[in-house]
Amino acid sequence: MTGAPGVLSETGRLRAVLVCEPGPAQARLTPATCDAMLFDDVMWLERARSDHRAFRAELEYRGVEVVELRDLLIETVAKAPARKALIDARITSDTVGLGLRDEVRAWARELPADALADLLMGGLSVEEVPGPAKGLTAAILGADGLLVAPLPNLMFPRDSSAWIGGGVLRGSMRFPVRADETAILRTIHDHHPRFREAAHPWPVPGSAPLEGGDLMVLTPQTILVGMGERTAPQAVGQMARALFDAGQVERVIACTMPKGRASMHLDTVFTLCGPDLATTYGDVSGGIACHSVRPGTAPGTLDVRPEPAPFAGVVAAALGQTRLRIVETGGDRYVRAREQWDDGNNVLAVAPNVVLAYDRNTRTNTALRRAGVEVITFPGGELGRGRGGPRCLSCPLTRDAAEV
Ligand SMILES: NC(=[NH2+])NCCC[C@H](N)C(=O)O
Repeated sequence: MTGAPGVLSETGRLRAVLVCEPGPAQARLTPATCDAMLFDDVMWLERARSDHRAFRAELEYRGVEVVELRDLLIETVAKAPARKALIDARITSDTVGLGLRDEVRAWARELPADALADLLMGGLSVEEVPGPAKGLTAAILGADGLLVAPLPNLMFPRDSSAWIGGGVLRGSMRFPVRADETAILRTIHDHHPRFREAAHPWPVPGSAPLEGGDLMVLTPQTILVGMGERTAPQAVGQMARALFDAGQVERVIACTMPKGRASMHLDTVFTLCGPDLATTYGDVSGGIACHSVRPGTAPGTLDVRPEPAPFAGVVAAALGQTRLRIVETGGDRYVRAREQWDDGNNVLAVAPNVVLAYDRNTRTNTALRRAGVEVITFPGGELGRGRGGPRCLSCPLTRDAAEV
């Protein structure tokens, strides 16, 4: 096992990463429910699972320790206090109904750890509840009605938690369908032996939205955060205060983005591949404006200043580079729009200038290769149906500082 978790950059050597293979949660997606679950289509689950294993194999081949979320959850719910916390959080009067709550909780407490993990991630339908008398909620929802909602976006663990240095930030999810992902991650951090001693949470007190796909650790001292559809400036201010108070970082670069699904997180239009190289979707990243947030002179205050330079220049300087080499989404404007939508600019660096990418983004991958990046591809046809690429499929736990 790799040592204590800690993330010091975006492109230094990746040592350990959290992933989440599609499973029971995605099996519940139907054409009627996928939109509400933030998926653009249903999934061919068997293929998605084997494609995810290809992703995992490439990571392992590169020497990265791959940690599966379901395994962590099984080991976590093996401990009684964690089991109770998660059962009480997900099986409530609001989910299964007042009539069933105590009975389902008692039943869940006795489940084997793997079955409980599948329930917590994959949800619970009326017919899965044992016993005949199920109360009003069950009668109205019908046999296949869902009492506990599945969490299909757990397969994008980038968003629900993010490591900054040796501490972890819990996502405050913009949409309620993703809120319970954070409860699961929080319980794992608090109870699993891998994290219990090592992980300290960065305390961001409020509930303003903040998602990991918007966060990038540029250097141990500077982080970059996008504010578009998902992350709000109110959350960024609170996060900056928490990180400054802890002496963790000196500067937060907060950048504005359009609020749209195609650019839901900063990492959908911009990812770093190496110390001075990024891939971007210029149609959006060209309009990004930055503010720098630093500790103010009076205690507890923030010093906020607009950055006059364009986005790429601000990021380059923060990285200690004279300029950032940019690889734009490849192809003509039609291809570019499609490859950006299919997460062509959402790659995962496993080492400086070595990235994992979806195979389908052929033009962008070729452009990256021409710029000297080693691009390792795996199939994205099924995995991408929830609008997330390799960076979203992963939450780095341990990553070295970048070489400048
Ligand atoms: N870091 C990312 N870009 N994550 C993508 C998350 C996709 C997910 N279906 C959502 O809409 O929330």
